Amino acid sequence: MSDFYANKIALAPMVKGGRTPLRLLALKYGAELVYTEEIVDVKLLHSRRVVNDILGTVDYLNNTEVVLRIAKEEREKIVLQIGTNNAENAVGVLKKLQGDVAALDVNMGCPKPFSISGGMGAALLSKPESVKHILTALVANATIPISCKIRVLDEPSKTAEFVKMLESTGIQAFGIHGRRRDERPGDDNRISEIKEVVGLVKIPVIANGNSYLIKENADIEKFRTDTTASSVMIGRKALQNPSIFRKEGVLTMEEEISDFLDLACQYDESYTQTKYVVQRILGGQQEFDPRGRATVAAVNVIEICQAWGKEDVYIKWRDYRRRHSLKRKEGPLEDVDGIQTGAITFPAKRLKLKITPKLLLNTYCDEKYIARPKYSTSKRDSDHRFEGVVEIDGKKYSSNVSQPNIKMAEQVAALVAIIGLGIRERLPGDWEEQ
Ligand SMILES: Cc1cc2nc3c(=O)[nH]c(=O)nc-3n(C[C@H](O)[C@H](O)[C@H](O)COP(=O)(O)O)c2cc1C
Repeated sequence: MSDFYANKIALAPMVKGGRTPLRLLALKYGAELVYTEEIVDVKLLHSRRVVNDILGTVDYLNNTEVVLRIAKEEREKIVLQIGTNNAENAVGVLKKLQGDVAALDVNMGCPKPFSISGGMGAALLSKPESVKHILTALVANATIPISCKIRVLDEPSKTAEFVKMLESTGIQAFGIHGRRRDERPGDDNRISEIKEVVGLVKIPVIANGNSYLIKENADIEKFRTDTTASSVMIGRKALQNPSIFRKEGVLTMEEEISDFLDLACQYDESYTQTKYVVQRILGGQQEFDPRGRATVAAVNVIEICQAWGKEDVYIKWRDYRRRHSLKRKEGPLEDVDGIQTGAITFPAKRLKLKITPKLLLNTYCDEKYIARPKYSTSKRDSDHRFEGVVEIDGKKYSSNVSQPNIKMAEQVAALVAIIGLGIRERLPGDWEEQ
């Protein structure tokens, strides 16, 4: 646990950027730790934890909004960054999430009005007592490493005092951005002040703030050497050029966007978040490249994918999700008096599709050299609706949802058989859409 933050290259926390697809992309390219975007404590406290077995993720949801989605592959590398000004809330988040993330970090560097007015982010730099209280409480309750991310203070002596206080709380490491609270990206990063801090503490320091000078992977190592920090974290450069983490060299914009879209589709990222990252990678090409213009004009993820020739990837994952969520809704079949039965419905518009369940079953039987299915239907006296049973290879299947006519009763029975035979994925993608 003590080496968790040592000697690492990290993706810095970035609101909108640091979500599942970009984190996974950064790891694929060589980042060793990935910070989430800052998430405010109460948002996580109000969220609902859901194990998403379709995507292979653990999700924290507020209604349908995905507050945080953690993929299996990042489980050991993900640092949850929270915005907080309150020890009780921070510990509440820790207790709720520490089984799902690798480490927890407190944002003490954000200068945005939203953070400052809420007493969070960089506002904490002028409240050392409050910081001490929050971090001590976190460390006391943690089974995972705790860290925080700060900026240099207005005088090096104040920074020195502050980081010694940080170390005394028992945290494992801290990140430090070499710009003061009122300085902006155009101002120089104070490398010498970061270096001074490194000499003052024993815990790993994660240097930050040099994206404007990082043009290739070797510049990351130079930043580490210049600051003498154990680790470094990269923000803006990794958003514009995620492959900056690749030791073998950066990739082209097309390759990065293509790799990003693969992950955005796989992890069902929302339209706004997907577009945001693609636009950051595009940078100045948004207006000049026709695919950039198409991305800007896109109104949903499929249109963004179309712009980059990735429509097939979008459709593949969309159909995968549909199939599996339908499967889950349908549940397992039950044996009722020797008939495999499920609560399966069958919207009439599916009859218009080229491949119906009956057709697929016939093909299946022909391939297996078994007799084609036998259907029997009966009309219920109570409501004049129909129930169908299909027999294949000595086994019977039926739905316990009645149908308005014989045709539909047969089709729905065939669908139950398809589910029972485990050949559901042979129904075409457009079938699931209906
Ligand atoms: C779009 C964007 C969002 C950011 N969001 C966060 C955040 O959620 N938490 C945080 O501590 N810093 C945030 N930052 C600051 C970065 O983590 C980093 O400290 C800053 O960009 C300087 O590092 P760089 O030069 O490598 O970009 C954000 C920066 C950008 C550009």
